[in-house]
Amino acid sequence: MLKAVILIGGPQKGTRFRPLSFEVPKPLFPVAGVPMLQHHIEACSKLPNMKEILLIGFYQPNEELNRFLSCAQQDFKISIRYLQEYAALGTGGGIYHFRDQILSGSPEAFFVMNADVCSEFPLPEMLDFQKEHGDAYSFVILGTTANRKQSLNYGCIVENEQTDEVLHYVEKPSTFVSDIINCGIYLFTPEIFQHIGTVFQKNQQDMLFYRTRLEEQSNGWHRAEVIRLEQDIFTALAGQGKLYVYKTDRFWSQIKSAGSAIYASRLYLNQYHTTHPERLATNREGGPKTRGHVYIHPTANIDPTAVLGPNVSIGTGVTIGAGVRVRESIILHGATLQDHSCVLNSIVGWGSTIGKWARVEGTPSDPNPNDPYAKIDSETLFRDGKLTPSITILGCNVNIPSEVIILNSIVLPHKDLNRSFKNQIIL
Ligand SMILES: Nc1nc2c(ncn2[C@@H]2O[C@H](COP(=O)(O)OP(=O)(O)O[C@H]3O[C@H](CO)[C@@H](O)[C@H](O)[C@@H]3O)[C@@H](O)[C@H]2O)c(=O)[nH]1
Repeated sequence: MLKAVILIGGPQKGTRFRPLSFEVPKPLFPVAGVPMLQHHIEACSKLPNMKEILLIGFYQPNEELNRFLSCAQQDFKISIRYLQEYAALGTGGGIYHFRDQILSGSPEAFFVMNADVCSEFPLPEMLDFQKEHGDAYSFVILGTTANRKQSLNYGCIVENEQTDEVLHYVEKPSTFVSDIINCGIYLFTPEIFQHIGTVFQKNQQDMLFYRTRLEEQSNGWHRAEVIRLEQDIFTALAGQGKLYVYKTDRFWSQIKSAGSAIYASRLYLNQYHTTHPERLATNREGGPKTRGHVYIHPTANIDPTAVLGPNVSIGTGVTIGAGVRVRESIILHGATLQDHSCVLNSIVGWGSTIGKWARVEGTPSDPNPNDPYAKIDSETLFRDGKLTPSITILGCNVNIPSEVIILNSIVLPHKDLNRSFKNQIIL
């Protein structure tokens, strides 16, 4: 029997996703028309022995999350539960805290996945790989190749090329270590908790030993429970014959910034060709013209003269007028694009309105197409004190008047703009 854990983080995480994460927890943001997490859940539910999926995070239980959980349970006919950490316990602390829940029913193995990645999720391949490599107690990390410069933003893995054993693991090194990076998707056996337990006990002892007045005031138990899988566990397990890397050359990307959500949407829309052709819009009589891969929610109302695509996702209840052009964008539910408006490389927030003949445009931050190992750069918003040109984001309920241009800007929710803006954050 198998289980899966998805690490969904909490409200303090996902800051590069603002202002979109103000309205909906980042793991529920729609990517290729469905919540980011649904792609993970779907991949897990395809495994015949998968009994339960646990979401672990430090969000307060909320309406959106509850609604998503009950819909997903019905759709995928599998038990899905949310377990809330009392504080951010790190990527290893959360699973350790809830180890009894994970181990109930005695699964022989379980997957752990970061919520903020998009992937083809080669889970059956990881299971086969685990059977072929090491002993029954070995753990598997999904790895992929990055270019030298970008590898520094990820966990880096040095492997034994013959056996695929992880010899050395460094989280976000400051100088080059390896071009094989950690994809944030793991296959563990219950023995992992012995290793996490050892770190927990060491943390507790350290705390007793080095106790300072400051630490006495803070909650010592909590401090010992904060454990990072990457730095505290993988680094120690490397070279012990316990940790292996399964390398994939299929699509994979992090989803850190809003720009990377558009890129991830493109990757999933491409995959829909084989997995969900019914989700891809086709050029039908009376419907809008589509170019490339486009997702349109059935409740959207779109004028037949509009042209959409490639890589466009249209949410529930969106209204699109005559002559509208949309490309490389995500239009969230309830938005209205009035006649002849144009939206390129942008995310249009829930309930926003774009006036007639207005143009909302951003700059894509796609990986270098000439480098097969390039990943998307989810850098900080500013470089040299200036806003980096990036996709345009309209928060929820923003009104853009007719005939203006909004270029490379981020507009916070509930704004009524009255003119054009370029390279600005509009607060
Ligand atoms: N439940 C819970 N989840 C957490 C916590 N902290 C982070 N997470 C979740 O764990 C995932 C990893 O988040 P980060 O800690 O922000 O790490 P990262 O910068 O994304 O790097 C990780 O992922 C890379 C691949 O995308 C890896 O290359 C890297 O080694 C590392 O695992 C995210 O899905 C995040 O929501 C926590 O305290 N509790």
